[in-house]
Amino acid sequence: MENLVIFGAGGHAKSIIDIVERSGIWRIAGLLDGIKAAGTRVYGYEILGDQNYLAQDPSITGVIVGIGDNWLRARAAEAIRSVRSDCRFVSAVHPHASVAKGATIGDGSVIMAGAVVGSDAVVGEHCVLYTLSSLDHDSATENFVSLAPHAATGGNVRIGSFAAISIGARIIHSTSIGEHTVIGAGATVLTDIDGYCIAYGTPARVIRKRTAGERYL
Ligand SMILES: CC(=O)SCCNC(=O)CCNC(=O)[C@H](O)C(C)(C)COP(=O)(O)OP(=O)(O)OC[C@H]1O[C@@H](n2cnc3c(N)ncnc32)[C@H](O)[C@@H]1OP(=O)(O)O
Repeated sequence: MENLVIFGAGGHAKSIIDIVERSGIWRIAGLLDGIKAAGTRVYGYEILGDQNYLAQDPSITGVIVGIGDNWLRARAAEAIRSVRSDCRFVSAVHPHASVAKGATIGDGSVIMAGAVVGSDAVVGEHCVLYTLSSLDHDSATENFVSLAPHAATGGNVRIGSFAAISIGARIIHSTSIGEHTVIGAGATVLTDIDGYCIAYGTPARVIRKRTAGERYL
């Protein structure tokens, strides 16, 4: 079994530890974190240091970024890549997720328990499909997208990079969500939503613009 590390040591990283352990494909060598001190343990796994630790341990061949915020996840992936360009970003799919025929999951993406990826759907790189979320047939996300718990799309939906579909939001079939847009909790999206917006409500309306990297969690 090859060694991987998870970057992050919070709640999202704990969920990823659970998925990697259940999948039995990779051995978790430890965690990396830029904030919590080296030596701290989470579920018995030691924080080995920050991303610079990778330079001194060639036995680690895989990384998953365990940070929930889409923008911060991208910054961490960039920092890791600058230290070890040969390290592989690994995807993790919970054994109780469902990935249909023809669907693809990008490197570094995490698919949690009960999540459904429909037929011929495309999940980009470093995305997160949280518990019981669903990306239905022929839909596609770009990179660094998240579907929070119970978020769901109809078929043929397009979701731009860094967009966050919040908890319980619904997006009807054949619509598009622009890059860096946040669809608020419980929203029902019936029309295309532009990039760089916060939209919520039923039906969802654009409430205001947002900038790349603005906190939403
Ligand atoms: C495993 C996990 O934890 S995954 C993460 C799960 N978490 C989520 O999905 C969080 C999603 N976050 C949201 O939906 C947030 O409400 C956001 C990002 C949309 C907030 O957007 P903001 O513009 O910053 O809203 P803000 O908090 O300032 O609230 C402004 C007003 O909008 C209302 N509002 C905020 N979000 C919503 C919403 N989703 N639906 C309806 N009204 C809302 C607020 O109640 C507030 O109303 P008020 O002015 O009458 O008091």
